[in-house]
Amino acid sequence: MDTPSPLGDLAGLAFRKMNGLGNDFVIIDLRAHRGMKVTEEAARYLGDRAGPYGCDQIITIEERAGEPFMGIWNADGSAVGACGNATRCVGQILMDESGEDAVAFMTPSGPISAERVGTNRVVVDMGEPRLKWEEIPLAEETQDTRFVDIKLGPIDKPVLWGPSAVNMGNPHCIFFVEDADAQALDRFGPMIENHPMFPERANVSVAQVKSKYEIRLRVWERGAGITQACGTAACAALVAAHRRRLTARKASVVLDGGTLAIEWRESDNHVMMAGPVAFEYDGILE
Ligand SMILES: N[C@H](CCC[C@H](N)C(=O)O)C(=O)O
Repeated sequence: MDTPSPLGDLAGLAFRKMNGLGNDFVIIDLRAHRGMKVTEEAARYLGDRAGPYGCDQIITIEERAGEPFMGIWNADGSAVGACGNATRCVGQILMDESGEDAVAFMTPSGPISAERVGTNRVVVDMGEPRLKWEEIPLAEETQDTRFVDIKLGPIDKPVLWGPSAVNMGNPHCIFFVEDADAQALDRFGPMIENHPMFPERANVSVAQVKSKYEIRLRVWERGAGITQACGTAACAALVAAHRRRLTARKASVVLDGGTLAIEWRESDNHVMMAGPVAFEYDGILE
């Protein structure tokens, strides 16, 4: 008897592979397939780079209450609240469909609006940062989330400590360092991702402030590991850097895969993120 496909009822559906600065996604449009679900098993299978697909996140476009809704799963199968680079890709898909240059849709962490700002370039309003310890969330009451006291054993203590914490619809822990490229992020990234201080785990970044208008950033993503880019981490790093008076409210964030333009708008406290989107290919899930 054939073993059932890990894709379950997703088998046979069309998908689109896209990326934002190399942070890549399998995007499945479920609007005509109501009731179909991405299981943890299906997400892990689609995220597995040793398998036929491979991506950092699995994204769905669904319809909820008559509005487009974007679902997000990490390659480890965990469902999460926000994904900046994928939000630009979904925005582009919806704007190409409507022929409009702006679109709004819902995500697990709240409403998002996107606008075309050039060929294959989209700006997204990522909403307001959440900065209280219980919004990150942190396991202990922390008066000032600009400096989080992460308790590590002496042997495990990485070179860095006293990180900032910001939630952009997902939890981020940002270490400010002299040289972002000199950090053993692959070693301490998973330690911090899974540290008891973060009851919902965390995305872990090392940020090097090059000037008031530029941050070099590398990211160990919760549930995905080191990625080429992470849009929500870029937003979180800019917010954290400005809170520490290290940068202006608007800066370029230079990731391994390229640069995002981030602005933490003073007028409405929203964080804007502008960057490219890239189409890779269309396929059928088998
Ligand atoms: N790559 C995504 C972040 C995915 C977040 C996910 N790793 C999480 O667990 O929050 C981005 O561009 O924002």
